[in-house]
Amino acid sequence: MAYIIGEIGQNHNGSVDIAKLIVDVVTRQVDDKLFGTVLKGMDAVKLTKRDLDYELSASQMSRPYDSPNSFGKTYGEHRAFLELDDHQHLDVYNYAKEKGLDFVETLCAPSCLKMLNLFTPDKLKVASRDLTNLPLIEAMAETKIPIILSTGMAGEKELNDALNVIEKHHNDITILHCVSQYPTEYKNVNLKTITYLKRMYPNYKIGYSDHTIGIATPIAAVAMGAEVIEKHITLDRQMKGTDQAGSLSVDGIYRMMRDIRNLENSFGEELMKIEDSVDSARHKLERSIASNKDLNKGAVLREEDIHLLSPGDGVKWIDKSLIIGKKLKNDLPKDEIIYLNNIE
Ligand SMILES: CC(=O)N[C@H](C=O)[C@@H](O)[C@H](O)[C@H](O)COP(=O)(O)O
Ligand SMILES: C=C(OP(=O)(O)O)C(=O)O
Repeated sequence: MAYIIGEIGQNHNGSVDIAKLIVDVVTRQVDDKLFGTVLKGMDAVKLTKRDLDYELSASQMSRPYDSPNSFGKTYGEHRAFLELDDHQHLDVYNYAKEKGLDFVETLCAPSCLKMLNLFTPDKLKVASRDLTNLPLIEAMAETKIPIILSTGMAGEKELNDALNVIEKHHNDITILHCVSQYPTEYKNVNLKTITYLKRMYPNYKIGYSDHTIGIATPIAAVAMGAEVIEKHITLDRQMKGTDQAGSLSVDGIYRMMRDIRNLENSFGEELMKIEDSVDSARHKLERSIASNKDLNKGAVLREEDIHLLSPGDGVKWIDKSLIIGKKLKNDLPKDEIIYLNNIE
């Protein structure tokens, strides 16, 4: 089954309580209402840790940020408002663990690694923007914690440079195809990169970090073999915040998880087989050899005497030699199935 990461990112709006409420939403049971089964929900939640001293140029930090989604007068103030401290990350980590979820952490600076003295995330994430940040990647790889890389702004050269750094320390690597356009237009998604990455990097797990609005592309990505999916999640799409409107809330998470898990259940095997589940349809609908006229006891059956009718529990056309040339044991009216026990 694909490993599905619910990306809280900055949708907590600076509040641990909101982050925990998002965790609650992620852990809601996914019932398939049609078949009454309980499906496996999301596997993990993810937070992002930044070090604002290592974040932006001084002029970017002090530039006015007057968007409706801004939480500060300057971009620096906005970023500071959205930053949870190490102990708050620990708090959300503990809460997610209590709820049975894995916890993934994007680290945006080498200094953020000091948080790992408090807890050990199940996986570390290198955001697309940091795929070329080789010192950060090296520091993350040295921890030996499994690494997920996103490729949203990079080509193969950048990806290979990053992989070379991690491979010096370990090989537990997942590569996520990603397009860093927020939200991503469908014509730019290029899901076929997933199959390309699977062919080019057979030793690594390949997944998809989705920034479209909606659930079609992550579901299709699983159909194309993505083993990890990351998708932004929110408490409420109407909330203030740059990523809220494009994230999934309760209903979207339910529909995406239901469809992904049902899709996975329907993959089956690379062969052609007749499932037991079609027995009743075969019995009712398939065709068997039947009389096409009233036939008398003792009649020797000819091809002109038969045709095909349902149900399908009699003799198939391919086996007509079992019937043709044989004598009827009893009278048989028109349009009745000729079973083997009707012939001598
Ligand atoms: C590359 C990266 O970090 N991307 C993140 C994850 O996808 C996004 O959440 C951005 O942080 C967000 O869209 C920024 O919005 P604003 O600048 O309004 O806070
Ligand atoms: C920005 C992030 O991810 P991606 O590059 O996959 O969008 C992140 O993990 O913080």
